[in-house]
Amino acid sequence: MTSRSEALIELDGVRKSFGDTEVLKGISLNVGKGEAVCVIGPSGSGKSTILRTINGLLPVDEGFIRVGEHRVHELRSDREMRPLRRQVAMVFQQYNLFPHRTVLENVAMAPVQVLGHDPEEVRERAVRLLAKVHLDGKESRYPGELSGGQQQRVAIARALAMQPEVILFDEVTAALDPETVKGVLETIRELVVEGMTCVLVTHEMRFAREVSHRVCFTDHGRIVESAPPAELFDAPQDPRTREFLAQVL
Ligand SMILES: Nc1ncnc2c1ncn2[C@@H]1O[C@H](COP(=O)(O)OP(=O)(O)OP(=O)(O)O)[C@@H](O)[C@H]1O
Repeated sequence: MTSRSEALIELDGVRKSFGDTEVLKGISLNVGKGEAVCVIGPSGSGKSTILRTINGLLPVDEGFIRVGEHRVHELRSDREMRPLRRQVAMVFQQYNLFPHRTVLENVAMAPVQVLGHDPEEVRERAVRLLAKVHLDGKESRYPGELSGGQQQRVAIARALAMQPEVILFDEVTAALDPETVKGVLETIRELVVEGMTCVLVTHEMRFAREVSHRVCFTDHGRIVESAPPAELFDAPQDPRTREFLAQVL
């Protein structure tokens, strides 16, 4: 477990309601640099909401959130959020690629347009990243010509092109055909091995067990239990964790 001072991401007492429904009921979570934390739990337990508070997509009602030097809970305007958004990339279930841009353009566009990086340098970076996600040779293709899993790997390369310190993965394999899931999970596993700091919401229990450093089980807006995967899966302490795992394993 990482101490507070070393944590790259820190949430403390985070609360969030939608209307009368309190969806996050005091979330506290630290993620160290280079750590991969999987968030698991029943549908509607607040997993995606936790992710969206970390990169400021969702303002919180109460609590403290820090990513690196950014005190996320205090940021209000888009302008204030911009440096945070450069540090924290997010990959979603829907890959949201631009259909009329090539794979290479999809990866290279934001670093040039948003960060103002040199186009030639970004092009080389994009080629390198596409090779990293095992899509070399697909640079000139359009998203519609790729499988769902390949498109998701383009989305991961696009996130990496922004050179983030943290990547948040929100159920990135949930919409994929089973045969393409493996390649996406393998790509994420390689990033984790290289030391990328990741928070992953996933229903892939085997992946959580094999790849993450720590697993958080959430239920009804609370983190019920947080432990290294071997402990959480083999010896869950809380009856709610045991009940959930009995259903999904
Ligand atoms: N923008 C919103 N407006 C109103 N309610 C919302 C909003 N976003 C999420 N919720 C509600 O908050 C609760 C938690 O949602 P969240 O997406 O975080 O759950 P989850 O654990 O990620 O679920 P799943 O595994 O099904 O994706 C759900 O009851 C959901 O309906």
